[in-house]
Amino acid sequence: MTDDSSSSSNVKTLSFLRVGKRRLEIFQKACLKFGLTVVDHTTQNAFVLIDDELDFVSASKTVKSSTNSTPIFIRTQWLSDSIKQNRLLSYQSYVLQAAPCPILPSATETSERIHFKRERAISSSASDTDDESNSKKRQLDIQPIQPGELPRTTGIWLCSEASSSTPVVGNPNEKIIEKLREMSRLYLITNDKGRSIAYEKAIEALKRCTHPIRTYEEIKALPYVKQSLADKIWEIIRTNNLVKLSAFQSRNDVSTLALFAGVWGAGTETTKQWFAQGFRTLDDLRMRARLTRMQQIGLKYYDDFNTRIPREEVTRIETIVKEAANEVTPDLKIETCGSYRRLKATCGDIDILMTFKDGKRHVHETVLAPLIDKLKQIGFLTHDLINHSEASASTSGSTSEQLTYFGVCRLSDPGSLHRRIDLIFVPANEWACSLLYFTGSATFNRSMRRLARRLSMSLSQHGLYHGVVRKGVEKINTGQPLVTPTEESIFQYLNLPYRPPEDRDH
Ligand SMILES: Nc1ccn([C@H]2C[C@H](O)[C@@H](COP(=O)(O)OP(=O)(O)OP(=O)(O)O)O2)c(=O)n1
Ligand SMILES: [Mn+2]
Repeated sequence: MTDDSSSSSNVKTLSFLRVGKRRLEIFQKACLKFGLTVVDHTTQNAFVLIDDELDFVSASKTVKSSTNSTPIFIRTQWLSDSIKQNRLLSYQSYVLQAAPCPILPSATETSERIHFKRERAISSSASDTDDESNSKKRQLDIQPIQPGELPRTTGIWLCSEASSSTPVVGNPNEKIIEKLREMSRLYLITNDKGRSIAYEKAIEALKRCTHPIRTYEEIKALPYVKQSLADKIWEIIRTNNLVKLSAFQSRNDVSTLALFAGVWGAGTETTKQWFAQGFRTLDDLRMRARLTRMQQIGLKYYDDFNTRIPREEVTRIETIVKEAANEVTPDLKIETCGSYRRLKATCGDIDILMTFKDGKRHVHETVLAPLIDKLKQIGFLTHDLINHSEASASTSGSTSEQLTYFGVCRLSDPGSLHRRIDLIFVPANEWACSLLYFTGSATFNRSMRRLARRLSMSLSQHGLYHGVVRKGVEKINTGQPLVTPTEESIFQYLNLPYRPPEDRDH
């Protein structure tokens, strides 16, 4: 019954920690089948299966070992995967460990090496020939995490896989995914972000499933799928339909809210208000609604902004921005992120990220304002939407500034559409984390942030921190910043295989 026995045979007796009642029942049955004994007392037990949301620190705190030896925590995904494959898999790659800090110089490191790393940390963002694909050179920057130091990042983590290996089209559960996607979109439109995210998580789990889901037990074994959602998936499998979705789609408030959601500058609260005020069409809004300046622009260019931009046009737009920036100062590093960097054929908008090449601290305002002026002078930028600066705690501990300009641009060719463009200036030490964030996709980012959380780290567009202590969602200790000279370094800290942008299109 147990192949892979060399490693899995070590687990004979185990206990569960914080596993919900329904899942527990499924797991207990599976244990019986696999010949494992389940006991109640975690204290006497070397193997503890913990809920997938629990991190190492919380788990250790919950289990007060009387023998002073910390038990081995195994993610329940081990059993879920074993159930799916109908054989007891090796538990090794599912073991949860405390995250070591791989980049902080170890005591055995020579000062020369430390110096070298610091140099590279700064100069890598300065180099003109800084090619993100040049990973060989990058290997020098970061002390790779030693094999076995962290458990291999697999299991429930979407970000551990290339998006090309988890396509929706051709996925054995494509039909289910499509319906859940639509549910997620409609929940977002109706301002129910929580449910929308719950559906997104279920989609992530389904995308990673390599076989068609056929039984209720298989649904229950999926990570992040709670009871009511499992019932919906089961309904889709049984009936090829989802009553709730059909009902959603036929509600006229939903279709109106979806129409209004296309107005740039209108959030879900606003669209709801418009509906409550009796507006049903874009003309109603034009004639009767009180609109902000941004919403007026959003409404005026409704069709333009909702038309995807061909990749070639983004390339031309990027060239114009780069040329103008170069006239202001030749010292900038500029990268178009978002769907363009993920090599999509069309883009919703243009997301351009900038920093100073030399990695030093500069006042970005001295560049952004003249650049915007120049782009307006040549008739490229047609409207401003948002122009603001955001102070943040930087990785150097001081306050740093990120400047964001949202505007509208247009190529001079007759018939060109108005396009949404974002220009974002970031401090050099935040470059890699910003690049990662603004490249997305949003789903990929979410998965990576969740993984960081599991490893007692925190990841944002501003930086990566380790040793973070949380109580629920609240951070009790914000942890220490890690030096992240490149995107590769962030993947390494999280023990993920590096994924180029086109493989992050989840
Ligand atoms: N809620 C969000 C919104 C954005 N982003 C990040 C990931 C996105 O890839 C990036 C840019 O945001 P866009 O909305 O422009 O998304 P894309 O560029 O990916 O897609 P599109 O082609 O629709 O612009 O910002 C995120 O992580 N979470
Ligand atoms: Mn974009």
